[in-house]
Amino acid sequence: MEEVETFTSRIGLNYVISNFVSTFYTVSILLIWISLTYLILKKVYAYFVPSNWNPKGKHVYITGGSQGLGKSLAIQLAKLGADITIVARKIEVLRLASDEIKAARISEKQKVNYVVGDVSSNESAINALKEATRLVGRCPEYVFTIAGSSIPGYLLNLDVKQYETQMKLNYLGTVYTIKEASRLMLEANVKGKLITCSSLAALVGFIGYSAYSPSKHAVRGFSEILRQEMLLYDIDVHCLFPGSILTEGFNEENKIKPKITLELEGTDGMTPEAVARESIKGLSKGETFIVCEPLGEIFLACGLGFLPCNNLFTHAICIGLSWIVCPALRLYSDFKVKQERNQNLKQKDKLKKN
Ligand SMILES: NC(=O)C1=CN([C@@H]2O[C@H](COP(=O)(O)OP(=O)(O)OC[C@H]3O[C@@H](n4cnc5c(N)ncnc54)[C@H](OP(=O)(O)O)[C@@H]3O)[C@@H](O)[C@H]2O)C=CC1
Ligand SMILES: CCCCCCCCCCCCCCCC(=O)[C@@H](N)CO
Repeated sequence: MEEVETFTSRIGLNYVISNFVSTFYTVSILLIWISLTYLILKKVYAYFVPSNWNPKGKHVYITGGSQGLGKSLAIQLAKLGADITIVARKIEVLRLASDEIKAARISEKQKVNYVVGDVSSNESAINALKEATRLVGRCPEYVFTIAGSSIPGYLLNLDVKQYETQMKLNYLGTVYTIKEASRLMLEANVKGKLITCSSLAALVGFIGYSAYSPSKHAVRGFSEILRQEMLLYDIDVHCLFPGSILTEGFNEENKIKPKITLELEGTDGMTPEAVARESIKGLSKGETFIVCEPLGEIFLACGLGFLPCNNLFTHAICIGLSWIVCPALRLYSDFKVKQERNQNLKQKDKLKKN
């Protein structure tokens, strides 16, 4: 009797195992088949519907174009044949940058101009766009809002004014320019592009960025909604998410960065030229949210909400990787913070004893 029972339960187990194996194979083959079909359809689509990215002859307007990422974008877009207008506050730096941009042109006919303006003021942002339109003779067709800055520090050490400054430049500065630029585009019936600049620090938050990250989160949220609203007028919206970029701005923020923030982020990063190149690549592929490095792909994969992903394969792989990478980074950064806390406690104890 016992033997019969083990025999039947074994058959039952075998049945379950073989059923599981065949279901696994069926699902895998189905997934491979769906992926291949997707890839082929994507290629066919790209063949018949060419990308509408062609900066040649376009009026490209770049806030923060006098140095760092903004300047690199300006130079690379000038190499692609665009007319360029850059905006910033310091006239001397603008002048030097515009010489560099002029040198990168492929034709003498390309117009390169600079406008002095503070984009964190609505009035100044509107005037800068008006001036750019006057100088080139038509409104900008591709608008990049790159001007931004970062004030790292702990909540208890930062002044509330610094929270306001960050929001005013990084977020409101973006809104002022984008609002006026899209109004001008509509008026002139231009089907242009709006490109905003967020940061990887808007996809993951870590110690020391409580003033900066939220302002870049706001840019992300704004761009996400803008993408859908601008479908009404055939204007494309893109948002850049760079990691650390080796720029003047980065050097400045590193001087005041808390020790752990500095340690977690590191002092290394991509060159502005490389970030500009990757951004232009993303734009030419029509990506909505653009990241420039593998770690960015992982952070973006789990932060997309219902936005379209750039590549189904990379997305799937990165979602998988994020299960390991994200908790590991959180545990590691929490560990670093707790280590610092314990050190601070020890120091306090020592002081008390003395
Ligand atoms: N560097 C990094 O690690 C990262 C940077 N980013 C973002 O990328 C963008 C570019 O950064 P980066 O190249 O490092 O910046 P930089 O500080 O090197 O350059 C900033 C540019 O913006 C201009 N600018 C600053 N404030 C204003 C203002 N109020 N009105 C008009 N122009 C202004 C500056 O000129 P001027 O001072 O003369 O006005 C300059 O041209 C920023 O939005 C930044 O937040 C994102 C991720 C990482
Ligand atoms: C909970 C997870 C913690 C993990 C910490 C380590 C992750 C390293 C990736 C750092 C990416 C941030 C780059 C953005 C920098 C930036 O925008 C400023 N430099 C502004 O100029």
